Amino acid sequence: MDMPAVVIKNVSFNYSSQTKRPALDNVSLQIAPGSFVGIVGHTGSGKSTLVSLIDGLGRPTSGQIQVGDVVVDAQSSATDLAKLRHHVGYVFQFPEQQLFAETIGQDIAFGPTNLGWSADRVQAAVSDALRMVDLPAEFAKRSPFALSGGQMRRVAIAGVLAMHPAILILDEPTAGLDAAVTHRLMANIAKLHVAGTTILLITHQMDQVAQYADQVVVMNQGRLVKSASPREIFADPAFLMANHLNVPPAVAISHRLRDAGLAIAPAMSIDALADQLAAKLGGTPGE
Ligand SMILES: Nc1ncnc2c1ncn2[C@@H]1O[C@H](COP(=O)(O)OP(=O)(O)OP(=O)(O)O)[C@@H](O)[C@H]1O
Repeated sequence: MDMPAVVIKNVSFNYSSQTKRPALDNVSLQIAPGSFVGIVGHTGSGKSTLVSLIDGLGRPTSGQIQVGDVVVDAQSSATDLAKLRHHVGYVFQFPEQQLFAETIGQDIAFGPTNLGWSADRVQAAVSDALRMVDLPAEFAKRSPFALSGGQMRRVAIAGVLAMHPAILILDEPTAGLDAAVTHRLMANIAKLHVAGTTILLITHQMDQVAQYADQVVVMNQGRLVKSASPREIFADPAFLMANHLNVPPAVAISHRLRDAGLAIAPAMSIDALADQLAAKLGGTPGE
């Protein structure tokens, strides 16, 4: 199957209870299959609303959303909305709060079972998903409620991965996790990206954008103010300030190192980085 592109055309959205400005105001955006998109912006700028429409959780008030060959607009039926979800997996903020089953295996199996997959296929999907989030296979038989917060988060993410979405939406997946767990989780997300999954990552962590995204979507007050490469977004301090984006200088530099083909691990020492740089340039550090 061809991997689906996402095309958003002139989408506006009002929550029914909303009296002020719309949550989304004439947003247009294209996302190529296999992209890693960082979605950033101040609180309340419309990030979650945008991705929830891509997942078919509501209809745009006006405009249209296309994912692969599925198109939805204000008139679409519930069946059309559900079709979007065949392509999309959505990891909500704090997804561990939605774990419910007696065992981890049952929890992860819930989505694939609902898709009507055979028992064997579900079983294989559960094992694969546990592996993708670095959890041992024997965890399938355990209760999700005896785990650490970081492990529960990974079980919840595995429940979405088990459905093999072509497009994976993650809303602040590392919020509240410590540095080591954050690093491992982001590395696993990067692996999925390399394997061809389109990633839409909502984050306030600019270092994650710098390290992983190839397209950055900046939202402000319901409007999409820019969609461009990290290099282009980070190059304009006035733009960053106007859009409440806090990009420390080290982060702004780190994406340039990535562009230069240098692998940067969060706990890397300056010496190790200097060695990499020297090797790349063909010299010895300090010479
Ligand atoms: N269920 C709702 N009912 C009414 N208004 C809502 C609802 N959910 C969000 N809004 C409003 O829509 C706008 C966009 O909210 P949204 O949650 O999409 O922003 P966000 O960028 O994801 O914010 P955050 O970073 O805080 O998660 C805000 O003004 C918000 O108050």
